Amino acid sequence: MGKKRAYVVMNGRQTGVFDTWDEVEPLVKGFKRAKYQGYSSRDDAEQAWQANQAAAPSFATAAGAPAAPTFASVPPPPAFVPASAPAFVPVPPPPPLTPSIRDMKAAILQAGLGVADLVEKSDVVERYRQALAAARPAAPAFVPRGAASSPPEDPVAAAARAAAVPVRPSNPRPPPMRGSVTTPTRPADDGADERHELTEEQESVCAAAMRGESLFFTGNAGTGKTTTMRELITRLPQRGSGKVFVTASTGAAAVLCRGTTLHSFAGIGLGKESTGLLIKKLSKAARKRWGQASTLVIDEISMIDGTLLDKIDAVGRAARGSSRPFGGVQVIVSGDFMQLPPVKVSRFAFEADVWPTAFGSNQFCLTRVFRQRDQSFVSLLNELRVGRASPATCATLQATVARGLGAVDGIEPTKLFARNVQVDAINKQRLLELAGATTTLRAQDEGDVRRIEQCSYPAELHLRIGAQIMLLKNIDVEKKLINGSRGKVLAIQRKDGQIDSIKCQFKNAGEWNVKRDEATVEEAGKVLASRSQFPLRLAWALSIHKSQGQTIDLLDCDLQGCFEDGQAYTAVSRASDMENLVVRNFSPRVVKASAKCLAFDQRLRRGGAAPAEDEDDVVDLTADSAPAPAPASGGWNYADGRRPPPNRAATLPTGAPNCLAGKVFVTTGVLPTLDRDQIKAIATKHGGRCTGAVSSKTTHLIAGEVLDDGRPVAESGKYKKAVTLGTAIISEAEFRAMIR
Ligand SMILES: Nc1ncnc2c1ncn2[C@@H]1O[C@H](COP(=O)(O)OP(=O)(O)OP(=O)(O)O)[C@@H](O)[C@H]1O
Repeated sequence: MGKKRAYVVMNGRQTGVFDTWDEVEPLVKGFKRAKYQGYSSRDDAEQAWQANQAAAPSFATAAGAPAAPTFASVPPPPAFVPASAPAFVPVPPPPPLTPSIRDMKAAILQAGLGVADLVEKSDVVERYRQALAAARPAAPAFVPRGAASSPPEDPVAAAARAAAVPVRPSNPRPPPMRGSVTTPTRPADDGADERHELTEEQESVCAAAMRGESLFFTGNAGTGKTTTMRELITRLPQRGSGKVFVTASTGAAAVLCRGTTLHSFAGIGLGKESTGLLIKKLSKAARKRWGQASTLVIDEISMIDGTLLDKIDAVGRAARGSSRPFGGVQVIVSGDFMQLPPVKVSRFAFEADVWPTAFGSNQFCLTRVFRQRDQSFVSLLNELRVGRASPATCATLQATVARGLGAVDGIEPTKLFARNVQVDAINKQRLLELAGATTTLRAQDEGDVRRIEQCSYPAELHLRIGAQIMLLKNIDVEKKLINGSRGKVLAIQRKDGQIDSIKCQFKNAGEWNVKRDEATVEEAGKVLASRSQFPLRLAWALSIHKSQGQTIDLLDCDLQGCFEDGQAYTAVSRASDMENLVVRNFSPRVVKASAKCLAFDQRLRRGGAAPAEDEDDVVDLTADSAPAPAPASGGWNYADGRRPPPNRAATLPTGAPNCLAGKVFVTTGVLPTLDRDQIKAIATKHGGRCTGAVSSKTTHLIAGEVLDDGRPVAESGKYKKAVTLGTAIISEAEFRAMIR
């Protein structure tokens, strides 16, 4: 049997996807009817988990809590089918199913409901009926003519089958989408369509860009990176020295900055081939683009893989016949590595070979946070940013659940979830709660349709009057009708027997008739595929990935299942104030930060210098940070030349390579600055080990003062076992002291 690289725990003390058996063992060992499975890759495990989640979508309420049992009916058929769409006929309702209790149990387990729920037969039956009801809306109410005569599939099986199809990550590397090199705009809610007077530090970024320098600028969430980028893109053409190409990592991000994808600009397709082959296959059109480019802007650089960046550098050099980085094109990159990482990262962009030569001496940090005005909220976010949650932060965020957020102008708070299946389930459930018929609007795809799968326009859009929606394209920037604008459906309007437009009421932008739009996938100037669809999506809920870059005025986020570094930080930092924020399922466990990115971030903030022996690693860059001495040499630019003071929040100590040889650590409780991943990384780096459960082999238990839920650490099972076995119980400070 191959080595297991990831595990899914469907029933255990905690459920979800885990990377090591060490993590899984304490969750399932001794847990009655534990259910878990090992997989050879994290991707497989994620897919299995999502399939497991998808099988029971409607058991979560809008608030993410278990719903009261309801038997949702099959949604009524669409009142209208556009003539331009294929003709459809209704499917007769599925015949009543009479499964055995065993079948029902299997279906329920498959739906991830947990055996603990199966108390008695009647409960099993009710749960099965719920699973059935939940799955029914997922099955199309209409199928293409000709297919209608085939017997309908068991909806639960259909849901399971659908869930078994590999689920694409929510921020996959997309096919290139059509883009234009124009002033970017952002969703209406974030106020990014307003032009602001730039601060001194934002101006200093623009000034360097206008001098023709390549540069990287970063900053915490909400410090105005996109605002600055937008401004400098309007200014750059004034240099008049060539074309400015605006790109982003994904199709969605490209839409946000009204650019194109980096892949599309560079002419490298998906960029999977070797550098040599990419150069060989480079089209004439791509060579021409490279030749014309004076400036290449890359937004959300944190989502670009370092290996890909090196390939693009090599392609640029080859296309332009120059050995300078990117063939001598000025490259301006921006992003925050502490937010969501690329889907599959072999190296981060800052680890690319080209990074130090291209940007090493010209890196800027925006330090003033605009999105949140309340400094205590900014400080709380700074903790999450570095992967930390103090007991005070836990208490503050957990207390938000008691808060009820109401609708404003008829638009409800946006709910954020870690996974698409949760988002889809909520949107589907809320749609079905509205009275009236569902209208199904099918996309009209042409060309190589596989390539259009990543298009943000949905293949099928189900609407009812009153549905909460989000606009997926910029219609009128002046009127604030732009990508991300939220509103609700007022009417579905027909002309000559076809659906002509969807009349929507948008928040802050009034009523608008939204018409069909066409998205295309191009390569080398050739349209490979196109999708015609109304540029709308249901928007009671959004995924955290899709929320990146947005400001959300009324935010209700559920952090259950947050699995990625920076995910919790990205979610919570969308809010502009604490009063309009609800955070569900918060625990320090969901707060993760990549140790590599953290080290990079902190190194840069120190001006590239190694940490002083007595200096901690993490610095606090809030606006109210006290000025500190300027760095001796360049590398990190602050408008006023200061560098921030250290925040004694977290350090990753370094000692002799084998100073922890033979030591086996286990952690329990909330540690002051380090999390278990960091302890593990530190232990491994110094010849020791870190495991998930206390055993006779454990040499040290590193204990915080309290558990995630606030109970004293002495109540933890690990603590009690360590006491029984006589294992040394130490604090984080004592652990640090062992590393010399
Ligand atoms: N100079 C400024 N003056 C006033 N408001 C500003 C300024 N710069 C940015 N803002 C506002 O701050 C908010 C956040 O800006 P922006 O979205 O550009 O931040 P960001 O750093 O890109 O955030 P994220 O990393 O979360 O995407 C927006 O509402 C924007 O309008």
